[in-house]
Amino acid sequence: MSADEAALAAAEAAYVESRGVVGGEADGDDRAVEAALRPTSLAEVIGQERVREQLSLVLEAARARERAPDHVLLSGPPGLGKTTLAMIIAAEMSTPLRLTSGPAITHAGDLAAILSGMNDGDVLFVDEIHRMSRPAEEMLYMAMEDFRVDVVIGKGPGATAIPLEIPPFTLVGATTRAGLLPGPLRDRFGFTAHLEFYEVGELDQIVRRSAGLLGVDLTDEGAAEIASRSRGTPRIANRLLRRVRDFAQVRADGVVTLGVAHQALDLYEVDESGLDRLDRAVLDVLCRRFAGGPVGVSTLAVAVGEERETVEEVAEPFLVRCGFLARTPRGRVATPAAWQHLGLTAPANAPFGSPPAVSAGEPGLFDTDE
Ligand SMILES: Nc1ncnc2c1ncn2[C@@H]1O[C@H](COP(=O)(O)OP(=O)(O)OP(=O)(O)O)[C@@H](O)[C@H]1O
Repeated sequence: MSADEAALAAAEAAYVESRGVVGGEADGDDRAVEAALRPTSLAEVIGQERVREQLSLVLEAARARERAPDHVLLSGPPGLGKTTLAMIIAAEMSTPLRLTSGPAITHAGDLAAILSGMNDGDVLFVDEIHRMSRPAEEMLYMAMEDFRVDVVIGKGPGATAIPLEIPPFTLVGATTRAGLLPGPLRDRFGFTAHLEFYEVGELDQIVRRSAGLLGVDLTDEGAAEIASRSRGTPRIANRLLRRVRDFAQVRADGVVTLGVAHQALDLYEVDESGLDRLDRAVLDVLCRRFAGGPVGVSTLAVAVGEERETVEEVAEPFLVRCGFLARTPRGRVATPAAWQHLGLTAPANAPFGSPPAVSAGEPGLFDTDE
């Protein structure tokens, strides 16, 4: 194995270890189970119909031309299937998938090592691509467009750039914040898709499929209950299914009925709208401590003891989508539905804000914050 291949293998192993992205026993630990539940072809993917159709066209055309498909950018909140789609793109092109993530590429040299270890037609998946370092990002522009990078040797006036040819490859970038990508990088993706939260009916199908693979006995009502509390997110649907299965095994006769699902999800503090502890904490702080807002997202994050990114990328998109939170030029505002959901009465002067100015999952137009 060459040094470049070793660098690529090490980057990949770190990513796989952190995310549990390959195979695994359907009954092993949670990460292995998640990997085992991933659809492996576009035909198996449930929901995201438009993205599926568009992507299938891109891949079919590339296959017909016997060329690597255009670079693909997938954006959307966590757990909606970006990694799954990247794996499917490689599988549908019958080519290996190389995996890494933005935070792992701290220097341009890291990227050069990864790129030079690739073979013709490989698919390179870069998760959290918005978190890559600026010099690496600039190197990526050239690699994406010209399949070439300049490796700089030395420093200062004596530095020399050595051009390095890279075999044609397809970059699949995933991001929860497409708006944070610099324009020149975004423009180099030939196909971009924003993944939307799933409808309850689609999650219902996902829960049934996963139950079949895991050998979980569940009724129609049990599946529907899990689906309706899954925050529009397949990863959460699968996770709740596993927790409800535990409950059914230990506290019932093993069958996931409506009653079992209900009791288990109450125990795990997932409410009827699918809000979890963090979602409710954000709404609670917004209403009780800040009288419904407007309040900046950083302040909200400090108040709930979380990172700003977690509030902004995980809790907020779903709260906006449910109509509980609105983004306004002056900050985040609780809607009447939020007050009602918490069983509180809004003060007469509560600012309700207008409907969200930007779609859920997209970065705010008004992220200036406090
Ligand atoms: N369309 C789908 N149909 C069935 N299962 C799905 C679908 N999308 C995702 N899943 C399941 O949800 C889980 C999470 O998906 P995945 O890891 O691809 O999400 P992600 O968007 O990459 O998340 P993150 O942003 O956190 O990396 C997978 O285990 C997969 O089984």
